[in-house]
Amino acid sequence: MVTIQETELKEGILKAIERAKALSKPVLVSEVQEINHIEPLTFFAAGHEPFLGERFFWKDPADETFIIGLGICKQIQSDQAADRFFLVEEEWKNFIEDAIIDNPFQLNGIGPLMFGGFSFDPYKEKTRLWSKYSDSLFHIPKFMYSEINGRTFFTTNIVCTQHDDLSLAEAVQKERRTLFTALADDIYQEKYELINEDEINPEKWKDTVAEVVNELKQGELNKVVLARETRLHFSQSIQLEQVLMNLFKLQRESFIFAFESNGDCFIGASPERLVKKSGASFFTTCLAGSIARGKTEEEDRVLGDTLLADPKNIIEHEYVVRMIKAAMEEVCEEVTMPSKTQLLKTRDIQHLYTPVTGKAKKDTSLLLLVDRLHPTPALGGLPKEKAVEKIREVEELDRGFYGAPLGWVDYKGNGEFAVSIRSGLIQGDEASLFAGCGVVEDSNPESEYVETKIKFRPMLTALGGSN
Ligand SMILES: C=C(O[C@H]1C=CC=C(C(=O)O)[C@@H]1O)C(=O)O
Ligand SMILES: [Mg+2]
Repeated sequence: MVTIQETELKEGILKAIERAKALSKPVLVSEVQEINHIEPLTFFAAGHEPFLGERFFWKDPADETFIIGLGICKQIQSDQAADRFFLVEEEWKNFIEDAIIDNPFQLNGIGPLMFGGFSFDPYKEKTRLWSKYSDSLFHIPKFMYSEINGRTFFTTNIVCTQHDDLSLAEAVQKERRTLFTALADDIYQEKYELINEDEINPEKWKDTVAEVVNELKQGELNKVVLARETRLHFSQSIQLEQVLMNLFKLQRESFIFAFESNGDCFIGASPERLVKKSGASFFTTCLAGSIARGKTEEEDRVLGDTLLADPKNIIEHEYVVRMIKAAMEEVCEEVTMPSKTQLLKTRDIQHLYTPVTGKAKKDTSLLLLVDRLHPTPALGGLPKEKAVEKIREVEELDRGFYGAPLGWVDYKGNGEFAVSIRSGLIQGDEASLFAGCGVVEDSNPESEYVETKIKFRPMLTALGGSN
Protein backbone atom coordinates (compact mmCIF):
# COMPACT_ATOMS: atom_id res chain seq x y z
CA MET A 1 0.00 0.00 0.00
CA VAL A 2 1.20 3.49 -0.80
CA THR A 3 1.27 5.83 2.15
CA ILE A 4 1.65 9.54 2.32
CA GLN A 5 3.58 11.39 4.94
CA GLU A 6 1.86 13.97 7.06
CA THR A 7 4.16 16.83 6.25
CA GLU A 8 4.67 20.47 7.07
CA LEU A 9 1.47 21.28 5.21
CA LYS A 10 0.30 23.20 8.29
CA GLU A 11 3.33 25.48 8.20
CA GLY A 12 2.83 26.25 4.51
CA ILE A 13 -0.84 26.95 5.03
CA LEU A 14 -0.17 29.30 7.93
CA LYS A 15 2.36 31.20 5.85
CA ALA A 16 -0.05 31.36 2.92
CA ILE A 17 -2.88 32.72 5.10
CA GLU A 18 -0.53 35.43 6.42
CA ARG A 19 0.51 36.30 2.90
CA ALA A 20 -3.11 36.30 1.69
CA LYS A 21 -3.90 38.83 4.43
CA ALA A 22 -0.94 41.03 3.55
CA LEU A 23 -1.66 40.99 -0.18
CA SER A 24 -5.48 40.90 0.08
CA LYS A 25 -5.59 38.14 -2.51
CA PRO A 26 -5.72 34.31 -2.44
CA VAL A 27 -2.32 32.61 -2.19
CA LEU A 28 -1.41 29.15 -3.43
CA VAL A 29 0.54 26.76 -1.26
CA SER A 30 2.05 23.79 -3.07
CA GLU A 31 3.89 20.85 -1.56
CA VAL A 32 5.75 18.10 -3.44
CA GLN A 33 6.82 14.78 -1.98
CA GLU A 34 8.51 11.82 -3.58
CA ILE A 35 6.37 8.70 -3.11
CA ASN A 36 6.31 5.03 -4.06
CA HIS A 37 5.12 4.09 -7.51
CA ILE A 38 1.36 4.01 -8.17
CA GLU A 39 -0.18 2.69 -11.40
CA PRO A 40 -1.25 5.89 -13.19
CA LEU A 41 -4.65 4.42 -14.07
CA THR A 42 -5.20 3.33 -10.47
CA PHE A 43 -4.58 6.87 -9.33
CA PHE A 44 -7.02 8.25 -11.91
CA ALA A 45 -9.62 5.64 -10.93
CA ALA A 46 -9.23 6.42 -7.21
CA GLY A 47 -10.57 9.87 -8.04
CA HIS A 48 -13.79 8.40 -9.49
CA GLU A 49 -15.90 9.00 -6.40
CA PRO A 50 -14.56 12.18 -4.87
CA PHE A 51 -13.40 14.01 -7.99
CA LEU A 52 -15.58 12.81 -10.88
CA GLY A 53 -15.70 15.56 -13.49
CA GLU A 54 -12.54 17.19 -12.13
CA ARG A 55 -9.83 14.85 -13.35
CA PHE A 56 -7.19 14.85 -16.06
CA PHE A 57 -4.79 12.26 -17.38
CA TRP A 58 -1.63 12.70 -19.48
CA LYS A 59 0.99 10.32 -20.78
CA ASP A 60 3.67 11.11 -23.37
CA PRO A 61 4.67 8.67 -26.15
CA ALA A 62 8.03 7.82 -24.55
CA ASP A 63 6.40 6.95 -21.19
CA GLU A 64 8.75 9.52 -19.62
CA THR A 65 5.97 11.69 -18.23
CA PHE A 66 2.68 10.69 -16.64
CA ILE A 67 0.65 13.44 -14.97
CA ILE A 68 -2.72 12.82 -13.39
CA GLY A 69 -4.69 15.53 -11.66
CA LEU A 70 -7.66 15.18 -9.28
CA GLY A 71 -9.86 18.03 -8.10
CA ILE A 72 -9.62 21.65 -9.11
CA CYS A 73 -7.96 24.23 -6.90
CA LYS A 74 -8.15 26.92 -9.55
CA GLN A 75 -9.56 27.27 -13.04
CA ILE A 76 -8.34 29.52 -15.83
CA GLN A 77 -11.11 29.98 -18.31
CA SER A 78 -12.06 32.41 -21.04
CA ASP A 79 -14.01 32.75 -24.27
CA GLN A 80 -12.04 35.74 -25.40
CA ALA A 81 -10.59 35.02 -28.83
CA ALA A 82 -7.97 37.72 -29.35
CA ASP A 83 -4.62 37.14 -27.59
CA ARG A 84 -5.99 34.05 -25.87
CA PHE A 85 -2.63 32.28 -25.43
CA PHE A 86 -1.06 35.39 -23.99
CA LEU A 87 -4.01 35.97 -21.63
CA VAL A 88 -3.82 32.45 -20.22
CA GLU A 89 -0.10 32.84 -19.69
CA GLU A 90 -0.59 36.15 -17.87
CA GLU A 91 -3.24 34.70 -15.57
CA TRP A 92 -1.06 31.68 -14.85
CA LYS A 93 1.95 33.88 -14.01
CA ASN A 94 -0.15 36.09 -11.75
CA PHE A 95 -1.52 33.06 -9.95
CA ILE A 96 1.87 31.53 -9.13
CA GLU A 97 3.73 34.77 -8.56
CA ASP A 98 3.12 34.87 -4.80
CA ALA A 99 2.75 31.12 -4.25
CA ILE A 100 4.50 29.28 -1.42
CA ILE A 101 6.16 26.30 -3.08
CA ASP A 102 7.85 23.49 -1.21
CA ASN A 103 9.59 21.52 -3.94
CA PRO A 104 13.19 20.38 -3.44
CA PHE A 105 13.32 18.48 -6.77
CA GLN A 106 14.71 19.87 -10.01
CA LEU A 107 12.32 18.18 -12.42
CA ASN A 108 9.66 19.32 -14.87
CA GLY A 109 6.02 18.36 -14.32
CA ILE A 110 5.80 18.54 -10.52
CA GLY A 111 4.55 21.27 -8.19
CA PRO A 112 2.04 23.86 -9.39
CA LEU A 113 0.99 23.04 -12.92
CA MET A 114 -1.95 23.90 -15.15
CA PHE A 115 -3.46 21.34 -17.47
CA GLY A 116 -5.91 22.04 -20.27
CA GLY A 117 -6.16 23.48 -23.69
CA PHE A 118 -7.79 25.62 -26.29
CA SER A 119 -10.51 25.30 -28.88
CA PHE A 120 -9.39 24.89 -32.49
CA ASP A 121 -10.93 28.15 -33.70
CA PRO A 122 -12.45 30.62 -31.22
CA TYR A 123 -14.05 32.54 -34.11
CA LYS A 124 -16.12 29.60 -35.29
CA GLU A 125 -19.79 29.70 -34.36
CA LYS A 126 -20.39 27.52 -31.30
CA THR A 127 -22.85 24.65 -30.96
CA ARG A 128 -24.16 22.88 -27.88
CA LEU A 129 -21.74 20.01 -28.41
CA TRP A 130 -18.86 21.81 -26.69
CA SER A 131 -20.84 23.82 -24.14
CA LYS A 132 -18.76 22.39 -21.26
CA TYR A 133 -15.46 23.65 -22.65
CA SER A 134 -14.69 27.34 -23.02
CA ASP A 135 -12.24 28.47 -25.72
CA SER A 136 -9.41 28.49 -23.19
CA LEU A 137 -9.74 26.10 -20.27
CA PHE A 138 -7.09 25.08 -17.73
CA HIS A 139 -7.33 23.36 -14.36
CA ILE A 140 -4.79 23.53 -11.57
CA PRO A 141 -5.42 20.27 -9.70
CA LYS A 142 -5.79 19.85 -5.99
CA PHE A 143 -3.88 16.56 -5.93
CA MET A 144 -1.49 15.44 -8.63
CA TYR A 145 0.52 12.32 -9.33
CA SER A 146 3.58 12.73 -11.57
CA GLU A 147 5.83 10.03 -12.88
CA ILE A 148 8.91 11.64 -14.39
CA ASN A 149 11.58 9.37 -15.88
CA GLY A 150 10.64 6.61 -13.47
CA ARG A 151 10.53 8.73 -10.28
CA THR A 152 7.15 9.34 -8.70
CA PHE A 153 5.83 12.41 -6.93
CA PHE A 154 2.71 13.67 -5.24
CA THR A 155 1.78 17.36 -5.31
CA THR A 156 -0.80 18.97 -3.05
CA ASN A 157 -2.09 22.41 -4.10
CA ILE A 158 -4.27 24.54 -1.84
CA VAL A 159 -5.51 28.05 -2.37
CA CYS A 160 -5.64 29.98 0.92
CA THR A 161 -7.59 33.15 1.50
CA GLN A 162 -7.28 35.69 4.30
CA HIS A 163 -10.41 34.16 5.90
CA ASP A 164 -8.99 30.63 6.17
CA ASP A 165 -7.55 29.07 9.32
CA LEU A 166 -5.68 25.91 10.26
CA SER A 167 -8.79 23.73 9.94
CA LEU A 168 -8.04 23.90 6.20
CA ALA A 169 -4.91 21.79 6.76
CA GLU A 170 -6.89 19.14 8.62
CA ALA A 171 -9.54 19.01 5.88
CA VAL A 172 -6.90 18.57 3.16
CA GLN A 173 -5.06 15.90 5.11
CA LYS A 174 -8.29 14.01 5.58
CA GLU A 175 -9.07 14.21 1.88
CA ARG A 176 -5.57 12.99 1.05
CA ARG A 177 -5.89 10.02 3.40
CA THR A 178 -9.24 9.04 1.86
CA LEU A 179 -7.71 9.22 -1.60
CA PHE A 180 -4.77 7.02 -0.65
CA THR A 181 -7.08 4.48 0.95
CA ALA A 182 -9.13 4.33 -2.28
CA LEU A 183 -5.97 3.29 -4.17
CA ALA A 184 -6.44 -0.20 -2.82
CA ASP A 185 -9.88 -0.55 -4.45
CA ASP A 186 -10.41 -2.41 -7.70
CA ILE A 187 -10.93 -0.28 -10.76
CA TYR A 188 -14.64 0.21 -11.07
CA GLN A 189 -16.05 -1.58 -14.12
CA GLU A 190 -19.29 -1.19 -15.95
CA LYS A 191 -20.59 -3.05 -18.99
CA TYR A 192 -21.54 -0.70 -21.76
CA GLU A 193 -22.01 -1.62 -25.41
CA LEU A 194 -22.04 0.31 -28.64
CA ILE A 195 -25.55 0.18 -30.07
CA ASN A 196 -25.36 2.52 -32.97
CA GLU A 197 -22.95 4.66 -34.99
CA ASP A 198 -24.21 7.71 -36.82
CA GLU A 199 -21.71 9.13 -39.31
CA ILE A 200 -22.61 12.77 -39.79
CA ASN A 201 -23.34 13.50 -43.47
CA PRO A 202 -20.49 11.57 -45.12
CA GLU A 203 -21.72 12.27 -48.66
CA LYS A 204 -21.96 15.98 -48.04
CA TRP A 205 -18.47 15.88 -46.53
CA LYS A 206 -17.08 14.27 -49.69
CA ASP A 207 -18.78 16.98 -51.80
CA THR A 208 -17.09 19.61 -49.65
CA VAL A 209 -13.71 17.92 -50.20
CA ALA A 210 -14.37 18.00 -53.98
CA GLU A 211 -15.31 21.69 -53.85
CA VAL A 212 -12.19 22.55 -51.88
CA VAL A 213 -10.03 20.57 -54.34
CA ASN A 214 -11.43 22.74 -57.13
CA GLU A 215 -10.58 25.87 -55.20
CA LEU A 216 -7.07 24.63 -54.49
CA LYS A 217 -6.58 24.24 -58.25
CA GLN A 218 -7.23 27.96 -58.64
CA GLY A 219 -4.07 28.56 -56.67
CA GLU A 220 -4.86 30.90 -53.77
CA LEU A 221 -4.77 28.10 -51.23
CA ASN A 222 -2.28 25.21 -51.08
CA LYS A 223 -3.86 22.98 -48.48
CA VAL A 224 -6.97 22.80 -46.28
CA VAL A 225 -7.57 20.17 -43.59
CA LEU A 226 -11.20 19.03 -43.48
CA ALA A 227 -12.60 17.09 -40.57
CA ARG A 228 -15.79 15.23 -39.81
CA GLU A 229 -17.66 13.66 -36.91
CA THR A 230 -19.23 10.35 -36.08
CA ARG A 231 -21.69 10.07 -33.19
CA LEU A 232 -21.87 6.90 -31.12
CA HIS A 233 -24.67 5.67 -28.88
CA PHE A 234 -24.10 3.16 -26.07
CA SER A 235 -26.30 0.94 -23.94
CA GLN A 236 -25.31 2.89 -20.82
CA SER A 237 -22.79 5.43 -19.56
CA ILE A 238 -19.33 4.97 -20.98
CA GLN A 239 -16.78 4.14 -18.36
CA LEU A 240 -13.78 6.40 -18.75
CA GLU A 241 -11.40 4.21 -16.78
CA GLN A 242 -12.10 1.39 -19.22
CA VAL A 243 -11.54 3.58 -22.28
CA LEU A 244 -8.28 4.88 -20.88
CA MET A 245 -7.15 1.38 -20.09
CA ASN A 246 -7.82 0.31 -23.69
CA LEU A 247 -5.97 3.31 -25.08
CA PHE A 248 -3.16 2.49 -22.71
CA LYS A 249 -2.93 -1.06 -24.03
CA LEU A 250 -3.37 -0.32 -27.72
CA GLN A 251 -1.97 3.16 -28.35
CA ARG A 252 1.13 3.09 -26.22
CA GLU A 253 3.22 5.04 -28.78
CA SER A 254 0.89 8.06 -28.57
CA PHE A 255 0.12 10.83 -26.12
CA ILE A 256 -2.82 9.58 -24.10
CA PHE A 257 -5.02 12.23 -22.57
CA ALA A 258 -8.34 12.75 -20.82
CA PHE A 259 -9.73 16.07 -19.66
CA GLU A 260 -12.99 16.18 -17.72
CA SER A 261 -15.14 19.27 -17.55
CA ASN A 262 -18.60 19.55 -16.02
CA GLY A 263 -19.60 15.96 -16.72
CA ASP A 264 -18.12 15.62 -20.22
CA CYS A 265 -14.72 14.20 -21.03
CA PHE A 266 -12.41 14.97 -23.95
CA ILE A 267 -10.20 11.96 -24.49
CA GLY A 268 -7.81 10.59 -27.08
CA ALA A 269 -4.52 9.08 -28.17
CA SER A 270 -2.62 11.47 -30.41
CA PRO A 271 0.68 10.66 -32.10
CA GLU A 272 1.29 14.36 -32.77
CA ARG A 273 3.34 16.67 -30.57
CA LEU A 274 2.67 20.35 -31.06
CA VAL A 275 5.52 21.56 -28.88
CA LYS A 276 7.48 20.62 -25.79
CA LYS A 277 9.69 22.96 -23.77
CA SER A 278 12.42 21.82 -21.43
CA GLY A 279 14.65 24.70 -20.35
CA ALA A 280 15.74 26.46 -23.53
CA SER A 281 15.07 23.44 -25.75
CA PHE A 282 11.97 23.21 -27.89
CA PHE A 283 10.76 20.07 -29.63
CA THR A 284 8.08 20.03 -32.28
CA THR A 285 6.80 17.64 -34.94
CA CYS A 286 5.74 17.68 -38.55
CA LEU A 287 3.21 14.89 -38.98
CA ALA A 288 1.12 14.68 -42.15
CA GLY A 289 0.62 12.15 -44.91
CA SER A 290 -0.99 8.83 -44.04
CA ILE A 291 -1.40 5.22 -45.09
CA ALA A 292 -2.87 2.09 -43.46
CA ARG A 293 -0.78 -0.52 -41.59
CA GLY A 294 -0.12 -3.82 -43.36
CA LYS A 295 -1.44 -7.13 -42.13
CA THR A 296 1.99 -8.72 -42.44
CA GLU A 297 5.43 -7.25 -41.84
CA GLU A 298 6.16 -7.33 -45.55
CA GLU A 299 2.89 -5.64 -46.51
CA ASP A 300 3.48 -3.03 -43.83
CA ARG A 301 6.96 -2.26 -45.18
CA VAL A 302 5.64 -1.97 -48.75
CA LEU A 303 2.89 0.40 -47.58
CA GLY A 304 5.47 2.49 -45.71
CA ASP A 305 7.72 2.70 -48.78
CA THR A 306 4.71 3.62 -50.92
CA LEU A 307 3.87 6.45 -48.52
CA LEU A 308 7.46 7.75 -48.50
CA ALA A 309 7.44 7.94 -52.31
CA ASP A 310 3.88 9.17 -52.90
CA PRO A 311 3.82 12.69 -54.44
CA LYS A 312 0.42 13.64 -52.97
CA ASN A 313 1.46 12.71 -49.42
CA ILE A 314 4.93 14.21 -49.86
CA ILE A 315 3.44 17.60 -50.70
CA GLU A 316 0.91 17.29 -47.85
CA HIS A 317 3.85 16.77 -45.50
CA GLU A 318 6.10 19.34 -47.12
CA TYR A 319 3.64 22.18 -46.43
CA VAL A 320 3.80 21.33 -42.72
CA VAL A 321 7.60 21.19 -42.70
CA ARG A 322 7.85 24.54 -44.47
CA MET A 323 5.57 26.32 -42.00
CA ILE A 324 6.98 24.76 -38.82
CA LYS A 325 10.59 25.37 -39.86
CA ALA A 326 9.83 29.05 -40.54
CA ALA A 327 8.00 29.44 -37.20
CA MET A 328 10.84 27.79 -35.27
CA GLU A 329 13.51 29.86 -37.03
CA GLU A 330 11.78 33.02 -35.89
CA VAL A 331 12.04 32.20 -32.20
CA CYS A 332 15.13 29.94 -32.04
CA GLU A 333 18.84 30.54 -32.36
CA GLU A 334 19.35 27.18 -33.97
CA VAL A 335 16.93 24.73 -35.52
CA THR A 336 17.76 21.08 -36.23
CA MET A 337 15.87 18.55 -38.29
CA PRO A 338 16.72 15.39 -40.21
CA SER A 339 17.14 15.86 -43.95
CA LYS A 340 15.06 12.77 -44.75
CA THR A 341 11.39 12.25 -43.96
CA GLN A 342 10.73 9.36 -41.58
CA LEU A 343 7.78 7.10 -40.82
CA LEU A 344 5.82 7.11 -37.56
CA LYS A 345 3.72 4.02 -37.02
CA THR A 346 0.89 3.53 -34.55
CA ARG A 347 -1.38 0.49 -34.28
CA ASP A 348 -3.83 1.62 -36.96
CA ILE A 349 -1.97 4.01 -39.24
CA GLN A 350 1.44 5.19 -40.45
CA HIS A 351 2.47 8.77 -41.15
CA LEU A 352 5.21 10.83 -42.71
CA TYR A 353 7.14 12.32 -39.83
CA THR A 354 9.84 14.97 -39.35
CA PRO A 355 10.90 15.90 -35.80
CA VAL A 356 12.21 19.45 -35.31
CA THR A 357 14.24 20.75 -32.35
CA GLY A 358 15.46 24.22 -31.51
CA LYS A 359 17.31 26.29 -28.91
CA ALA A 360 15.05 29.16 -28.02
CA LYS A 361 16.10 32.77 -27.88
CA LYS A 362 15.85 34.25 -24.39
CA ASP A 363 12.35 34.70 -22.93
CA THR A 364 10.55 32.56 -25.49
CA SER A 365 7.68 30.95 -23.63
CA LEU A 366 5.90 27.70 -24.39
CA LEU A 367 2.60 29.47 -25.02
CA LEU A 368 4.27 31.87 -27.42
CA LEU A 369 5.35 28.87 -29.48
CA VAL A 370 1.82 27.43 -29.22
CA ASP A 371 0.53 30.71 -30.61
CA ARG A 372 3.01 30.67 -33.50
CA LEU A 373 2.39 27.04 -34.40
CA HIS A 374 -1.34 26.51 -33.96
CA PRO A 375 -2.82 25.42 -36.26
CA THR A 376 0.01 23.90 -38.25
CA PRO A 377 -0.90 22.84 -41.80
CA ALA A 378 -1.47 19.34 -40.37
CA LEU A 379 -4.75 20.64 -38.90
CA GLY A 380 -5.38 24.00 -40.57
CA GLY A 381 -3.71 24.41 -43.93
CA LEU A 382 -1.59 26.79 -45.95
CA PRO A 383 -1.58 29.78 -45.99
CA LYS A 384 -2.67 29.57 -42.35
CA GLU A 385 -5.22 32.39 -42.04
CA LYS A 386 -6.93 31.73 -45.36
CA ALA A 387 -7.12 27.99 -44.66
CA VAL A 388 -8.69 28.55 -41.23
CA GLU A 389 -11.21 30.94 -42.81
CA LYS A 390 -12.07 28.30 -45.40
CA ILE A 391 -12.59 25.67 -42.68
CA ARG A 392 -14.80 28.08 -40.74
CA GLU A 393 -16.87 28.63 -43.86
CA VAL A 394 -17.29 25.10 -45.26
CA GLU A 395 -16.94 22.65 -42.37
CA GLU A 396 -20.19 21.55 -40.74
CA LEU A 397 -18.43 20.31 -37.66
CA ASP A 398 -17.91 22.22 -34.41
CA ARG A 399 -14.32 21.10 -33.76
CA GLY A 400 -14.24 22.40 -30.19
CA PHE A 401 -11.02 21.07 -28.62
CA TYR A 402 -10.38 18.58 -31.44
CA GLY A 403 -7.20 19.32 -33.40
CA ALA A 404 -6.11 22.00 -30.95
CA PRO A 405 -3.32 22.37 -28.37
CA LEU A 406 -3.88 20.25 -25.25
CA GLY A 407 -1.30 19.82 -22.51
CA TRP A 408 0.37 21.33 -19.48
CA VAL A 409 2.66 24.10 -18.26
CA ASP A 410 4.45 23.95 -14.91
CA TYR A 411 5.39 26.88 -12.67
CA LYS A 412 8.85 27.06 -14.21
CA GLY A 413 7.38 27.47 -17.69
CA ASN A 414 8.28 23.99 -18.90
CA GLY A 415 5.64 21.72 -20.38
CA GLU A 416 4.21 20.11 -23.44
CA PHE A 417 1.23 20.37 -25.81
CA ALA A 418 -0.06 17.66 -28.11
CA VAL A 419 -2.28 18.27 -31.11
CA SER A 420 -5.45 16.65 -29.83
CA ILE A 421 -6.33 14.39 -32.76
CA ARG A 422 -7.57 10.75 -32.68
CA SER A 423 -9.92 12.01 -30.04
CA GLY A 424 -13.50 12.10 -28.92
CA LEU A 425 -15.89 13.84 -26.59
CA ILE A 426 -17.62 11.51 -24.16
CA GLN A 427 -21.03 12.63 -22.90
CA GLY A 428 -22.66 10.01 -20.69
CA ASP A 429 -23.90 7.22 -22.95
CA GLU A 430 -22.93 9.03 -26.16
CA ALA A 431 -19.69 10.08 -27.77
CA SER A 432 -18.55 12.11 -30.75
CA LEU A 433 -15.36 11.12 -32.52
CA PHE A 434 -13.45 13.45 -34.83
CA ALA A 435 -11.07 12.87 -37.72
CA GLY A 436 -9.69 15.02 -40.50
CA CYS A 437 -7.27 14.88 -43.39
CA GLY A 438 -5.05 17.16 -45.39
CA VAL A 439 -6.74 18.11 -48.65
CA VAL A 440 -4.36 19.16 -51.44
CA GLU A 441 -4.80 19.63 -55.20
CA ASP A 442 -4.36 15.91 -55.88
CA SER A 443 -6.78 14.73 -53.19
CA ASN A 444 -9.54 12.33 -54.04
CA PRO A 445 -12.69 12.65 -51.87
CA GLU A 446 -13.22 8.90 -51.59
CA SER A 447 -9.62 8.19 -50.49
CA GLU A 448 -9.75 11.05 -47.99
CA TYR A 449 -12.98 9.58 -46.64
CA VAL A 450 -11.29 6.20 -46.18
CA GLU A 451 -8.33 7.93 -44.47
CA THR A 452 -10.65 9.56 -41.92
CA LYS A 453 -12.30 6.19 -41.31
CA ILE A 454 -8.90 4.77 -40.34
CA LYS A 455 -8.32 7.76 -38.07
CA PHE A 456 -11.53 7.06 -36.14
CA ARG A 457 -10.25 3.58 -35.36
CA PRO A 458 -8.06 4.24 -32.28
CA MET A 459 -10.96 5.79 -30.35
CA LEU A 460 -13.59 3.46 -31.80
CA THR A 461 -11.56 0.45 -30.71
CA ALA A 462 -10.95 1.86 -27.25
CA LEU A 463 -14.70 2.34 -26.92
CA GLY A 464 -15.28 -1.29 -27.87
CA GLY A 465 -16.63 -0.48 -31.34
CA SER A 466 -14.27 -2.35 -33.66
CA ASN A 467 -10.91 -4.07 -33.65
C1 LIG B 1 -6.24 15.71 -38.93
C2 LIG B 1 -5.81 14.53 -38.53
O1 LIG B 1 -4.54 14.07 -38.82
C3 LIG B 1 -3.52 14.94 -39.29
C4 LIG B 1 -2.24 14.41 -38.75
C5 LIG B 1 -1.53 13.44 -39.42
C6 LIG B 1 -1.87 13.13 -40.76
C7 LIG B 1 -2.81 13.83 -41.43
C8 LIG B 1 -3.11 13.50 -42.84
O2 LIG B 1 -2.40 12.68 -43.47
O3 LIG B 1 -4.08 14.01 -43.42
C9 LIG B 1 -3.53 14.97 -40.80
O4 LIG B 1 -2.93 16.15 -41.29
C10 LIG B 1 -6.64 13.62 -37.71
O5 LIG B 1 -6.17 12.56 -37.32
O6 LIG B 1 -7.80 13.96 -37.45
MG1 LIG C 1 -3.60 12.85 -45.31
